[in-house]
Amino acid sequence: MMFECEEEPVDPLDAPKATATSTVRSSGSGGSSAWSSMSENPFRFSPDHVRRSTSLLTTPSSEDLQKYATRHLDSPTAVQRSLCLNATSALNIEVDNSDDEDLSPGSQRILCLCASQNPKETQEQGQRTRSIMSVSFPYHTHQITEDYTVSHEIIGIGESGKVMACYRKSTGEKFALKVLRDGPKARREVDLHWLTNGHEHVVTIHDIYENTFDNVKCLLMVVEFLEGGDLLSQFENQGSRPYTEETVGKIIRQIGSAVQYLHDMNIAHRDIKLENILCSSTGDDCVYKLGDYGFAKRPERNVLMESPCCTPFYAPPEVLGRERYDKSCDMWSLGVAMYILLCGYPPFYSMKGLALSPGMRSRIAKGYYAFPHEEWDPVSHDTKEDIRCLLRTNPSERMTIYELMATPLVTGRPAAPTSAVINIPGADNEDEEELEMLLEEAPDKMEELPIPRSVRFLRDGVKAPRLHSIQEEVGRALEIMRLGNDAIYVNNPQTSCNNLMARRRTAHLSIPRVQC
Ligand SMILES: Nc1ncnc2c1ncn2[C@@H]1O[C@H](COP(=O)(O)OP(=O)(O)OP(=O)(O)O)[C@@H](O)[C@H]1O
Repeated sequence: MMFECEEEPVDPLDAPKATATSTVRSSGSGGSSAWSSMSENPFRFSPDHVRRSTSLLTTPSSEDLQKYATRHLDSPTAVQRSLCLNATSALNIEVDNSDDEDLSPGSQRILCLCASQNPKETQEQGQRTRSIMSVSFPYHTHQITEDYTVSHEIIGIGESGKVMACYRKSTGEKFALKVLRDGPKARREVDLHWLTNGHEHVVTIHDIYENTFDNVKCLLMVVEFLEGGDLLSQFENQGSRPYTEETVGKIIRQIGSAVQYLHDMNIAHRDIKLENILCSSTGDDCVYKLGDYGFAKRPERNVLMESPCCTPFYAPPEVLGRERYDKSCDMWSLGVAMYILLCGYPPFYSMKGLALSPGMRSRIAKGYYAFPHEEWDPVSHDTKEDIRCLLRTNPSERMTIYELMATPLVTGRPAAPTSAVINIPGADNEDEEELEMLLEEAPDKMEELPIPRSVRFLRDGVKAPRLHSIQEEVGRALEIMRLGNDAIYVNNPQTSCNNLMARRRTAHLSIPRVQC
């Protein structure tokens, strides 16, 4: 069965269009502030309130939505529901999403969708019928302030800027607003996120606006607001105390189901980390959702992804090693997230507290980490084995999402705790500095070298609040690692100042000393 359509971007959800340069003035009431002028840069705010109240989004009937989805095939959720799932009970979707793609609003609606007639085939994991679909979110082109009051309140800060609170005017409901500079990368983030929109453990996108501020084209992404914030903050707020296996199982069950959904669509998230797992609340009833598709990618068919991304704490060896990699990098990151939640510190770290040191890189490459007694003795053998399988350095040997979802941890079947531990030879060696230098100079010798005091270092050094401040370093390191997406900045070795350079200068006097 194949459908093809090419339609003009008509959106029944759209309110009547406003002029792109309309100015919004202060209302002087209420608690939140908003953009004062629609031609302003969204990264800047006026203390004024939005007064203007124009036509708001009308809630379409489910019939309208169904018709819309059938006609425009813009919403994969609706598409799946209305076109495919009823007919075949399964559908595999791929987004044609190369960076060079012409993603201008008028050119987004070409779609080719193939659905299997054979439900059995679709039940086999990883054996799904190939389907191809180019999908784009139905962007609104009118001003966001017609529909939402944008607040000063900052919900979170990420790599791509601030995430702010906004309120739907018709209902007063709170949402999170993420502002992205328009471009292929932002379009890809929105489109891939939109493809998985509707999954219960994916942060829901409600609206996207294409607005221009100070001649800068932006995409404004209105997503559901999750009151519990991100999982890293939640974990740190309770003192980075290890979670029980039951809690970690619940988190992985929920986030794993989202990852499985992505992987079924041949999408890799590529930035799974605790900051990108959002929590509906801080209580026991918390629902966990996957957000931030800033690095998500769908590789060309049968082509593995090559652009290094991920946060160093969570980065698998093939990413650091610039080898080709695929969705299995998400599995590594899940393994790292599980490890942190179960003990309170990451499996790979720089002994100097850097984002990514050569020593850390070596340990990642070798898969060299430990399960120290104090935190890991209460953890079951099965769960430690799961982590070992997730942190396998060879991506082809790494546990898949389907295997992870079938583990006792995720399914909830109890397993007995054991005290199995990876033995670290020389763990009492105090001369950490010397060993770190040796590792940096001769990473291939790492297996022969003891990892000293690592357990104590982690207990003393990387726990909250340092975990968060190290993440800032990590953010800077990411700039270098994201070769596939943005410009690369290389520091001038003659003028660059950091501890490693300083040491290297001491070791190799040919490099001139610089006062750091
Ligand atoms: N929907 C939301 N509800 C509540 N908090 C949110 C929401 N979206 C984002 N945040 C908060 O904002 C932070 C940054 O958001 P997000 O990860 O989307 O931004 P980013 O710029 O893509 O960041 P990065 O690439 O560094 O992960 C999150 O870690 C979280 O604390």
